[in-house]
Amino acid sequence: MKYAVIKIGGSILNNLNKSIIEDILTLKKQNYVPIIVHGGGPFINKQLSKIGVESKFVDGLRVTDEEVLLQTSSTLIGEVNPQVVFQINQYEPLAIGVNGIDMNLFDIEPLHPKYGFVAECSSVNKAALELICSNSIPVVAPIGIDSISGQRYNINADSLAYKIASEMEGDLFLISDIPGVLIKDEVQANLSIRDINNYIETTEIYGGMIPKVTGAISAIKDGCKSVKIISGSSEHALLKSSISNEIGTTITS
Ligand SMILES: Nc1ncnc2c1ncn2[C@@H]1O[C@H](COP(=O)(O)OP(=O)(O)O)[C@@H](O)[C@H]1O
Ligand SMILES: CC(=O)N[C@@H](CCC(=O)OP(=O)(O)O)C(=O)O
Repeated sequence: MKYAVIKIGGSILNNLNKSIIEDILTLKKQNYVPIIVHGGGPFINKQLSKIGVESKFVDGLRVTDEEVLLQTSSTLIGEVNPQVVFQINQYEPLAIGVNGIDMNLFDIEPLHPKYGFVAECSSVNKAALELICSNSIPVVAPIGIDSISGQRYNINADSLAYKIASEMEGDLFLISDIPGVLIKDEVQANLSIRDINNYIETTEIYGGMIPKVTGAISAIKDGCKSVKIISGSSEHALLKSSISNEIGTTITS
């Protein structure tokens, strides 16, 4: 049995091909243990603009003051998470929505105060996650809590997925709105650490792709078995990429 951590980016949530949901359930039947992590950046941006708050990012992370935290937390836990759970449960009622607060699922480490209430996952409560996975599919929202102060924190969903995949020694699938990492309009089937550093320097990898590829490097160093970046709009991209390197981009050491 092997864990498959599947991160669904906010960029693709509204256009997610239904076959990806079927793939999650097929993987579960094929000896994979799926763990879903979702993002929701565009949903949070929309909610903030509705109340007249500008979205600010530093190093790809949302600057999160008290008001932004409240909106982020309620959008991710109250709106996006049930939407993902619902989509899976329409096929088979196995999905359960959770976040870092549930069963103390993961610990956090706050980042620099310049980001506000933004943290990284510092460790995963493996026993709790294994228990949930034994009879359901966890759908994890990227909100954590400081177990001593009770303060909530906003976490980048890619970084949370990396940490969970590393600690569970699983395969990581990042589902986004692009067919893979594109260089001069061509999907790169394989990328090494050296390639990544080179393409970031030449700015052929930029913006939201930077934390994905740099996170992949640390995840592989920390125990994650493989990282694949695939499209959420292609038919059965998840299942296909689990058996072949011909779909999307595979990041290797
Ligand atoms: N070389 C690249 N190949 C593909 N996408 C890239 C590349 N460099 C930057 N990007 C950007 O990264 C985006 C995906 O990151 P992001 O918007 O954070 O997605 P998600 O919400 O799925 O996590 C793409 O839509 C694209 O604009
Ligand atoms: C700290 C931080 O930036 N948190 C992210 C959490 C959601 C996320 O990561 O969503 P995507 O995967 O769709 O980008 C945010 O507030 O947008």
